[in-house]
Amino acid sequence: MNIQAPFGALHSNLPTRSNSVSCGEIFAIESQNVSYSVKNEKGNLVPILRNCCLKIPSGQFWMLLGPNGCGKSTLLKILAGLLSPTDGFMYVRKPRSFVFQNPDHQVVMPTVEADVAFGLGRFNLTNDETKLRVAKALTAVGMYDYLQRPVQTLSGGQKQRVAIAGALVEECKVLLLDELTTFLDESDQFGVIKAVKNTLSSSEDVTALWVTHRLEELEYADGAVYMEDGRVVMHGEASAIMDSIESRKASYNSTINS
Ligand SMILES: Nc1ncnc2c1ncn2[C@@H]1O[C@H](COP(=O)(O)OP(=O)(O)OP(=O)(O)O)[C@@H](O)[C@H]1O
Repeated sequence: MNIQAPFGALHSNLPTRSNSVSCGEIFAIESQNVSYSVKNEKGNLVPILRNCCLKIPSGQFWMLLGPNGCGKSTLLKILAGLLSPTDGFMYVRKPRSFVFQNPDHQVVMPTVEADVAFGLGRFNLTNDETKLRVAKALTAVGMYDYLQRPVQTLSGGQKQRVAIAGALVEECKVLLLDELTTFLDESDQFGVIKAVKNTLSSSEDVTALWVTHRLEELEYADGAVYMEDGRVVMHGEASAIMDSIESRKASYNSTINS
């Protein structure tokens, strides 16, 4: 069983600041003792993340899960560069893209084609190059047939797939995906997961980290990170993490919404 918990052993294997960029050729995402605190109304520091360590191999699909409020989204935002850690070190291969839980925060243009092409404005591409990149990204998420569709006619899951295409079109190497399936029905839920899997198998060396509190999604992942109370308590092969969570399921089920 390939599972690492607690993290004493992992700490000693992590690269130092000076060599982690070269290790980043193998591990697309690493964090070493990342902590994050916020000030409460009395001005006291309240810890949200405590010494979080993880390593995610390049080209794999990993999930980050744990009970509500354990710090998953905060850790993902730190890896995305949207928040700065209070302490610790991290490396994330670039370019990286963050896809939000609510696609309406990300899908902004009137048609699918215009929306996916939106981020390409700054790349100085020809029309043909733009069309080619948009077609490739939409094909990867299974949405090419929707090229001319007005975005307001799409389902939640279809909008999520368009949002993922919007990230892919910029040829990102790391996709950070925050609870994309929370508001989706079952068929949209698995449609979006399959779109991410297909993206990874059809793109060269793209790594995805997917935040979820839905245990059943783990069967689609290569690996998983499990958090509790601001700490990474296990990480390793998805099947091993699944077995370990199953064995503590009673306490897990009592703390998550699903
Ligand atoms: N800016 C902030 N100020 C105060 N508390 C915060 C702040 N950001 C996050 N928190 C708290 O930190 C904890 C972790 O939040 P986070 O959203 O990362 O958890 P999560 O595991 O993603 O939860 P969920 O599964 O419910 O989305 C929560 O208790 C949250 O209320």
